Amino acid sequence: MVSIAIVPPLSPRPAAPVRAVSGPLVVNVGVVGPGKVGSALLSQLRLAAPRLLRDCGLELRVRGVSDSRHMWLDCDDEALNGRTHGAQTWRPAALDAFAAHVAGHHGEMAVLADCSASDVVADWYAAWLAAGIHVVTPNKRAASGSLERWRRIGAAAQSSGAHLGYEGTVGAGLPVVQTLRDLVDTGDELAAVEGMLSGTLAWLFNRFDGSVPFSALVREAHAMGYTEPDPRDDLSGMDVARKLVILAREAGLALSLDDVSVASLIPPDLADCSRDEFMERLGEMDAPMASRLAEARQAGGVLRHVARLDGARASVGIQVVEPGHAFAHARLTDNVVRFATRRYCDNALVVQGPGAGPEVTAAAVFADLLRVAGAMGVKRCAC
Ligand SMILES: NC(=O)c1ccc[n+]([C@@H]2O[C@H](COP(=O)([O-])OP(=O)(O)OC[C@H]3O[C@@H](n4cnc5c(N)ncnc54)[C@H](O)[C@@H]3O)[C@@H](O)[C@H]2O)c1
Ligand SMILES: N[C@@H](CCO)C(=O)O
Repeated sequence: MVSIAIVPPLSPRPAAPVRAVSGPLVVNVGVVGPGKVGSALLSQLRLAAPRLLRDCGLELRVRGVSDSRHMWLDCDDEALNGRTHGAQTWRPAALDAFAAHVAGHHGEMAVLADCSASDVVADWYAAWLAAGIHVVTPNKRAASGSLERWRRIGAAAQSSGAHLGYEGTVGAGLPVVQTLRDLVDTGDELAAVEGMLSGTLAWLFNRFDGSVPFSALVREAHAMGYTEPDPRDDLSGMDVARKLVILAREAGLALSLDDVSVASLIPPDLADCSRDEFMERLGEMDAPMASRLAEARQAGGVLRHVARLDGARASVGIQVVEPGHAFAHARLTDNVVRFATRRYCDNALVVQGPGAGPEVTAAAVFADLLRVAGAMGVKRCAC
């Protein structure tokens, strides 16, 4: 086994300064969670690195990858991507040592990309940001978790000047968070949000016509990387509730998950078992879902999973929409997010497109990383 020097602990320091005029801007990157999104991100980083160095003077250096048990530090990508468990260079995971390793290059930027769905990782954001390490993530836990932790994270970023990017938390690669932020920052006011915020549920209800059992479709969505690590997060509506909380907070509302009325699709018997047991017993959802489909057809409509935020009232659940409704015409994993604001009052501003999948989500994380680099002085225009 290759020995790796023990890295010093994190200490508070300001985010790396804007680069000097000569030489590339070096960004040291650590990827936490080399699952579907994390692996896609590693591939995208590897592919884009030569062009970014050549055209933008940005040098991306992947310094390490950590899952919940192992971390790989400064080895080549084949080993880093987590698929090579026989790699010589792994050591037991420790996120403090991991962050210190990625950030341990004086005067250079460090960015941690959290591609887990873990609260344990989100608990580290405030310390990382306070230490001047930028964080980019599609993990919804921080932005939709306890308000106390969220405020601590914001204060840490404020104090050091480090950035937190979380565009991928809502709508995967779609510009949803940034669109809302731009509206609010330019003086608009959010009146309501209505939409389909789950790629998985959109895909399931687009496909569910009774010819294939609902459980088989859930397994397919899981295999394609659309679902959360535990598909119950999608089917319970909690993943969508998290997205609604993120949007509400972006608009200045101190909303929490407890404030969202969530109608779950999970039979009570399956709510608390292990994920593996749930996947084995998925067939128990088939009969209740077939009944819902029959009811929707009898009413002359189609099933869609809809989220609403109106003032501080937030709700998430399945509903029957008329065949002519815009939500009935969304395709595949399409998310639809309709922002009604003071400016967009006669006709809502709509963001629509694929809302799940490792590639598009990884691209949102990557774009957040590039925005951080842009804020630090990298030229990103095409002129
Ligand atoms: N898949 C999508 O379409 C999509 C879209 C938008 C957002 N997201 C978000 O992206 C994240 C990743 O999704 P995924 O589909 O890649 O899931 P995944 O299950 O494939 O990967 C999760 C990874 O996180 C790692 N992990 C778990 N706990 C950890 C810990 N404590 N420390 C370090 N690593 C840990 C796991 O080992 C795994 O490698 C989730 O937060 C999800 O909500 C996913
Ligand atoms: N599982 C989520 C991923 C995107 O957050 C969805 O299907 O929408």
